[in-house]
Amino acid sequence: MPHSQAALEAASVEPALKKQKVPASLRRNKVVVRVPGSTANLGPGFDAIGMAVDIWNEISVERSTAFSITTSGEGAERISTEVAPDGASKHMVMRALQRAFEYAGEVPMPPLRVHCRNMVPVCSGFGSSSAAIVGGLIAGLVLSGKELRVRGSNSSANGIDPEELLQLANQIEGHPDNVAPAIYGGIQLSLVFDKVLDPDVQQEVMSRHLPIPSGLRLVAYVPSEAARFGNGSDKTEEMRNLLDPTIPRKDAVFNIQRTALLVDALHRGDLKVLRHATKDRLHQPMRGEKAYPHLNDMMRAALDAGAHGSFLSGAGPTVMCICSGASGDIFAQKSEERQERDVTDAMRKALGALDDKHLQTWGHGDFYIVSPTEKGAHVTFADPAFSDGLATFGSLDGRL
Ligand SMILES: N[C@@H](CCO)C(=O)O
Repeated sequence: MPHSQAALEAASVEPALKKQKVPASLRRNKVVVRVPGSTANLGPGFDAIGMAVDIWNEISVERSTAFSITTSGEGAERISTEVAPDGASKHMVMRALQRAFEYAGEVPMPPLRVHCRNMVPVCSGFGSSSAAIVGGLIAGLVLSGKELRVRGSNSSANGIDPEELLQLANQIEGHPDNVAPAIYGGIQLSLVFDKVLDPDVQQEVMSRHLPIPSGLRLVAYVPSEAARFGNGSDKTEEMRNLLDPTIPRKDAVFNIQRTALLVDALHRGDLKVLRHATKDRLHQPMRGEKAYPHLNDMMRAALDAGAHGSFLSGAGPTVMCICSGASGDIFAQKSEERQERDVTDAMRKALGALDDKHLQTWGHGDFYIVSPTEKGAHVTFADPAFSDGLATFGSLDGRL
């Protein structure tokens, strides 16, 4: 029986969505789920490549007598927690819960008390809406009695495979590059099938794991005013509307070449080519010009200061830089820390040189140093507990 993501991939499972009513006797009362943030595109891999980062949201959901949502941590003061008596809400966790209960056949959705402890910066290009969607889906599926399949087994009628979860999440989010790493952890290369161009394929989206080069660390500049958007999806939509509907062939070729180089560099751990492999012509130039006046100067400053690569994180406004890539040599550590500091200082200097208009729009912001994570979404508590093999999608590929 396959027990790793690689084995699942080799078995080429093609999970069409198989909505199935779960017996009421299997329902649970409470669940707690953790989901990582993520950074998408990595430059040229627009809507295709994303990497999970070691920053986590925790979503706790229990059956109650009335609907309520509370939030603490990132964005708590800005995220609307309005919820109608029937559970209708703009809150991404609630929307995902609604979809999960509907999928599991528990309709209408029962009253729920939801609490979100957020560490992932909101509306910043750190995958906060994907984390909410994946967390809400897992919580709803588990509460309604679904068993999360960790071994790719479809033997139980109530089991749900991570690939199936990926289809559900992608239907809500609309692009898979953040939801895939949020589910699986690691760097994920995702693709969406087209009903017309791929008529023989049942699944809507698939994902493949790419290796994270050893010791890789990220320096991120997160503008402070990002959270003024209502939620991450609104912001992403606005930033997608800035993109040209058609692109010149030479720009498409530019991105094909760099995306292929990026995949190869990740497999080889070849950090030297990342400065080329993180360049993009499909979205960064438009977004930089129309919305993010800080982008080009900060990316350039980071590369000049020794970053291996730099790119706009997802739809922005965060600027992400790839640093270090430790050799595992303890003596190397000092220079790696130095590199992170040099990159941060250079970006801060570039920020300081920007005009007031930028600062009025995006504020000063914070610098984060963050590691990627191979761990994906997982359940930390369920009541009653799972009846078989503990359900953590993050352990799917055996890297925990
Ligand atoms: N790939 C998306 C962001 C990920 O949600 C974009 O750049 O618009």
